[in-house]
Amino acid sequence: MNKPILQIENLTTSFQISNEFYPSVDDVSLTVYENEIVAIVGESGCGKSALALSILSLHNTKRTKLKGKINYRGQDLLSLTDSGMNKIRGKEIGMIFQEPLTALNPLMTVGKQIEENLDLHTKLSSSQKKERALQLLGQVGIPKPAVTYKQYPHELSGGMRQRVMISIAIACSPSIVIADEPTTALDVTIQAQILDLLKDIQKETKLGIILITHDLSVVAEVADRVFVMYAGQIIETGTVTEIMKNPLHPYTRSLLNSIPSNNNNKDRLHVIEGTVPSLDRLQRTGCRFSPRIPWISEHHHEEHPTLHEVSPGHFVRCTCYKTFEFKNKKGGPAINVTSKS
Ligand SMILES: Nc1ncnc2c1ncn2[C@@H]1O[C@H](COP(=O)(O)OP(=O)(O)OP(=O)(O)O)[C@@H](O)[C@H]1O
Repeated sequence: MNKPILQIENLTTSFQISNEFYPSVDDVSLTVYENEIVAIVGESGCGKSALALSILSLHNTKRTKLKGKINYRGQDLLSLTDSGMNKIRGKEIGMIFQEPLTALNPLMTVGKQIEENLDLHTKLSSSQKKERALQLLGQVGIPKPAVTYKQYPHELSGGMRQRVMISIAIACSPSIVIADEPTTALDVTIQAQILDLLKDIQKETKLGIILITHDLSVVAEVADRVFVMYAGQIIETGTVTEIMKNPLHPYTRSLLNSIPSNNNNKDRLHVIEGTVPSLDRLQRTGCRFSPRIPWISEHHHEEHPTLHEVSPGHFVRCTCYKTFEFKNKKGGPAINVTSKS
C-alpha cells in the first residue's frame, strides 16, 4: 500500500477583494500518495492554481488568509516560517508551470538554472552539479545535453523548454511535483510527449504528481485519481477509471461531454450560458452549480451540499446528480465549458 505524502485537510484560501476576504479554495481535503498522479480538473477560475500556490505558500500573505492543514510527511506546511518553507520548495516539492518562457530566467543558461536549484538544496561541488545537470537533461529527453546546457531559454522550442522546467523540478529528487497546466501552451504532439515524459518520470522515481488541468482528456491519459473542482469546492472525486466510466455530477458529465471524441451527438451542441462566477459574486449557500442548470428544480439540490460516497473512493457533492439529465437529453454539454487556452 502506498504511503500518503501530502494530506490537505479542510483547506480554505481566501483573497482580499476591496475590504472583504472571499474563499477561492473552500474547505478542500485531499490526499496524495507516493507513486500516483492525482489530477485536479475544472474550468478557469475554479481555484486550481490557488490550491497549488497554497501548498507552496506562494500567495501574497497580506492579502490572503489560509485556514486548515497541509500535512507534508508529518509537518504542517501552513505553520512553517518562510525559511522553513524555502527548504521544502524546490527540494521536497517541485513545481512545473504552464509557460516555461516566463518561469525560466531569460538571462541565464539552462545549465546554470538547474545548478541554481542544486545550489540551494545540496552541497554538491561545481563539477558534481554540472554532471547532475547533464544527467537530468538526458533524463528528460533532451537529445544533446551538453549543447542545451549552454543555451538560453529563448534558443529552445516550447517542448524543449518544458523539458528543462521538468529537469529543474526533479533536480533535487522531490517527493511531489505540482504540474500546473504543463501542456496547455504546447501543440498536440508535443503535449503527448510531455505527458508521456511525466508518466515515465513518475514511474521511475515513484514520486507523487499533482497535475492541474482544465482538460479531462489529459486526465484520462495520465492520472490515477481525479478531483473535479467547481467554484472552489471539490464536487466529485474517484479513480480515473471510475470517473470516466461512471461520472455522476452534472459538472463532471458536462466536462466529459465537451471532449470531442466523447461526444457522439451529431446535432448542434446545446450550450447553456454561464461561467464560473467571480469570487465576490459567487452564491455560497446551496449547490454552487445550480445556476448553470436552471431546468433542474430546486428541491433536487441539497440545502448544504456535502460529498456522498457512492462507491468505495467515489464521492459526489449534492443530490442533484440523482435526477440530472442534459437539457437536450442527447448528451451535449450542459454548460459552455471554458478553458484557459
Ligand atoms: N491573488 C488573488 N486575489 C484575488 N482573487 C484571486 C487571486 N488569485 C486568484 N483569484 C481568484 O480566485 C479564483 C480562482 O482562481 P484560480 O487562478 O485559482 O483558478 P484556476 O482554476 O486555476 O483558473 P485558471 O485555469 O484560469 O488558472 C478566481 O475567481 C480568481 O479570480
